[in-house]
Amino acid sequence: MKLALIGVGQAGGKVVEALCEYEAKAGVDFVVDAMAVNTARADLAGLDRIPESRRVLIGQARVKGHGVGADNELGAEVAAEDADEVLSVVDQFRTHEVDAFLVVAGLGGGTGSGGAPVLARELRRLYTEPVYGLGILPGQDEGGIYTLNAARSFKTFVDEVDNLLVFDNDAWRQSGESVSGGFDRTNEELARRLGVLFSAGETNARGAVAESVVDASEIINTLAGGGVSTIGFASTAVNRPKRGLLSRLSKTADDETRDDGEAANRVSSLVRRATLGRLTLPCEVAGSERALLVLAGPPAEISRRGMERSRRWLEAETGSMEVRGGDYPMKSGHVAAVVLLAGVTDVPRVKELQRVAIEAQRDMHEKSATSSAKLQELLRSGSAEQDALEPLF
Ligand SMILES: Nc1nc2c(ncn2[C@@H]2O[C@H](COP(=O)(O)OP(=O)(O)OP(=O)(O)O)[C@@H](O)[C@H]2O)c(=O)[nH]1
Repeated sequence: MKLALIGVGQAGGKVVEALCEYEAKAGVDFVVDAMAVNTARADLAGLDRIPESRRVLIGQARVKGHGVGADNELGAEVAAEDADEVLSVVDQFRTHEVDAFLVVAGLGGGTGSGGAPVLARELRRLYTEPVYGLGILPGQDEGGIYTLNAARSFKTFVDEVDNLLVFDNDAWRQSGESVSGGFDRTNEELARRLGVLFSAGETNARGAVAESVVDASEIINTLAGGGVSTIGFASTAVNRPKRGLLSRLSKTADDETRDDGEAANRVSSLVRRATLGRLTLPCEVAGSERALLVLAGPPAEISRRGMERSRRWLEAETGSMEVRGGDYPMKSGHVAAVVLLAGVTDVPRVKELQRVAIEAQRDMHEKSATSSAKLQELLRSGSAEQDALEPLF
C-alpha cells in the first residue's frame, strides 16, 4: 500500500523519518512522499531525511518559529490559518500513486495534537483517498497538560480521520528509562510494525509472488468503519538445515508432512504471540471489529495450514467474522506475524483519557456557569450593573 506521510509536530516528524528509514533499510517501497509540519523552526532543522522543500513552518506570524509551547488550541488555530501552505506542498506529491494518507502526531504537545486533526480534515475534504491518523499517547508522568492535550485531541482526531492507529508511549517504556530516552528505539519498533504491514503487497522489491497477497484494499477494508486500531507483532528466526540437491530429491512424503507441521505450528504460535503480546495500544482483543493478519518470511515457512488455523483462532479471540489474512513472501532468516486489530473498543488508556476529557469539560462548564451566574446577580442589582458594565466601555 502506497502512503503519503505527513508528520505534525516533533514526534510526528521523527516517526515519519523512522518510517522512511525502515523503507530504505528493508529495501521496500511504500512511501510515495513524506513531509513535516511544525511551529518550531529548530524541530524542523533537526530532521535528516525529509528534504527542506517538504518541511513547512506554520504559525510564523503568531509564534515566530518558536513553537506553541504545548498550547494545543493555538496549535489548531495556526494549522487552520496556514493549512494552505501545507496543502500546496501535498499538491506536489505524486498523489495519483497514493493509496492513503497517514497523518502522524504526538498527542501530548501543542503542535501535533492541535494541528493534526485540522490538517486531516482538510485532506479529507480535498482528496478521495482515505486519511488515516497515527496518534502517539504521552507517558502518564509527562504532566497534566500533556494528558489534557491528549484527552482533548484524541476524540477530535478519531472523528477527523478514516481510522486512528494508536501508539502508547507508556506501554513501550523499558524499566528505568525516561520517556524521551527510548524514543529512537520505540520509533524503530513502531516503524517495523507499520513498515511490514504497509509494504506487504508491494512485493516487487523482493521478487517472490504471494499465494494470497495483502493488497491495499485488504488494509483499507480492515480500517474502514473508523475508530481506533492497534498493531501486534512477533518474529522468530528460521534455521532450516540447508539441504543439498540429493537430499532434496530423496525427501519423502513423511519429511514433507513433518516440515509443514513444524511450519504450521510455528505460524500458529507466532500469531498468538503477536496478538496476546505487547500491542502498540494495549487493549482487550475481544470485541475488535475487524482484523488483518500478515505473515512475512520465506515462502516455504508460510504454512497454508498455519495461516488458516491462525485466522480461525483470531476469529474466536476477537469475536469478529471479518478477519483477513495474506502472506508477504521475502528472502529472510525470519518469519514475522503482524496483526492489525481495527475498531477496538475495550481500551483502558482511552477510558482514562475520556474521563480526563469529561472532567476538564465539566470544570469549564462550572467555571462559565459560575461566572454567568455571578454576572446575572450583578446585573440584577442596579449599582452592581454599573460595576459590571463599566469596564466594557
Ligand atoms: N514515540 C515517540 N513519542 C515522542 C517522540 N517525540 C516526542 N514524543 C511524545 O510526543 C508528545 C508531544 O511532543 P512533541 O511532538 O514534541 O510536541 P509538538 O507536537 O511538537 O508540540 P509543541 O512542542 O508543544 O509545539 C510527548 O508526549 C512526547 O512524549 C518520539 O520521537 N517518539
